[in-house]
Amino acid sequence: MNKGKEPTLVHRKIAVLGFRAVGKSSLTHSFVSGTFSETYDPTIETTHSKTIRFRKVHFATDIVDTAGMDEYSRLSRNASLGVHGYALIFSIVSRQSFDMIALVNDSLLNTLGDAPDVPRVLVGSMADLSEERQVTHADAQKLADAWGIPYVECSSKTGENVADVFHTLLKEIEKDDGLLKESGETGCAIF
Ligand SMILES: Nc1nc2c(ncn2[C@@H]2O[C@H](COP(=O)(O)OP(=O)(O)OP(=O)(O)O)[C@@H](O)[C@H]2O)c(=O)[nH]1
Repeated sequence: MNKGKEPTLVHRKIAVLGFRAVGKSSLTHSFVSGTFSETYDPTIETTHSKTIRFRKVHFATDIVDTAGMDEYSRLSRNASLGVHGYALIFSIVSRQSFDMIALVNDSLLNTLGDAPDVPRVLVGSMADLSEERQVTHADAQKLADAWGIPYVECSSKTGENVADVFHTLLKEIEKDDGLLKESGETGCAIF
């Protein structure tokens, strides 16, 4: 493990998946550039890069913001090859997007050849709209528990828990290799 002054630099690739208009691009933009727009502009597929310092490690992270998926969608090559972990997003104000995330998860596991241990985080977006909530925290937590993955609720509009989504996923990705275990530090810096 790195005992010198130079931090360890590792490359990680993350893909953001979910139904149309659940806030995938907004989450990515909020995290990468701290911006938010009310305008809806459907995405084809874009990759963003950001370096995240987490404990003693610098993660040069590529984030693939994918097109909205439905039950007929297939993962693109870029969103299935060399990806270390997935953020599976639904909107807490859309029951349809929550139902769809189970299909997206099935499709992901099928594409990867039934790899139930692929690092994932379940994300409930648009937490600022909790008065219009159609999916309870308990239901989402239950689904995440059934999949054995963490659940995070966030709002790209207010910024609440946005960084936590990516930090939680990085922790899932590094869970088995000890890269993040060395120090007791919990802090994280983003460049
Ligand atoms: N209030 C609120 N609105 C949000 C939030 N996140 C996204 N939105 C809005 O929801 C709409 C869709 O957001 P996008 O980020 O474009 O959704 P997407 O999942 O990338 O859409 P596709 O690429 O077409 O699948 C936009 O009008 C956003 O402004 C949020 O946290 N709170």
